[in-house]
Amino acid sequence: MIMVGMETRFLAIGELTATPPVAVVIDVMRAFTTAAWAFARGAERIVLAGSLDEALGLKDRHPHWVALKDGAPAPGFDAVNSPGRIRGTDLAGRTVVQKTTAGTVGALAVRDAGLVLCASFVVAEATARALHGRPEVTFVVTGEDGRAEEDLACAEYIAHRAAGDSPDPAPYLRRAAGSAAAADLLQYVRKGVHEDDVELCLELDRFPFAMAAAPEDGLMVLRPYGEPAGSGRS
Ligand SMILES: O=C(O)[C@H](CS(=O)(=O)O)OP(=O)(O)O
Ligand SMILES: [Mg+2]
Repeated sequence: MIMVGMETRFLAIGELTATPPVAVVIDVMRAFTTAAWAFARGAERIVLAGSLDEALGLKDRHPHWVALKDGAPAPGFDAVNSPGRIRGTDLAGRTVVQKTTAGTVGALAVRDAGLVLCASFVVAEATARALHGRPEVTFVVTGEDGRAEEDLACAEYIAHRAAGDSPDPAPYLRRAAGSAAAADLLQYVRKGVHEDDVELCLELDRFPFAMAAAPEDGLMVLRPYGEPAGSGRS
């Protein structure tokens, strides 16, 4: 898709063949909604782990870090990939380790890109703002081999906002609300679910910051990015 002054691609993780200059990794339900809530609750940084063993190894070496995975609560992990559950957790100053099925895998797949933003609806506007003026943006649609309707809808909405359009967000949010992921969460097919998860994943621009991941000391580390001064996160 070519928008005014911006070439955009929408790719599944498996379709990535080259390292893009700018990547926006989308996971609405639930990795990057959960991550945004972790920052809102005070987390300093989120280490994106490549495997459950890596996450557990990091936790072992850093017992004060908070290890989080998707699915049901599991031995060795402190938290699950649920915005509704993370919302009630004080993470002030903490390092979180996150490992999920789709979102964290997508971010690690573009770890060498010049800029890696991780996004969902709750940080849509801040993400679009961070993309202004970028000539080429690759959206990594992490869910369901690139076909997850909630991730596609969010990617397309952010792409329009980044290009300077002002689309009505309602149809995009409706698509996400009607997605298979939303149905699975509402019916507790997925594990580690809080009853408010879907609603929290559909809150447009809940937070003023974007989130950028970059390599640090051999780890892929996610941090708030481009937050307006003095906006406060907790
Ligand atoms: O926690 C989630 O909702 C999913 C888990 S799964 O795809 O349903 O197994 O992980 P995410 O990486 O946040 O899409
Ligand atoms: Mg997902």
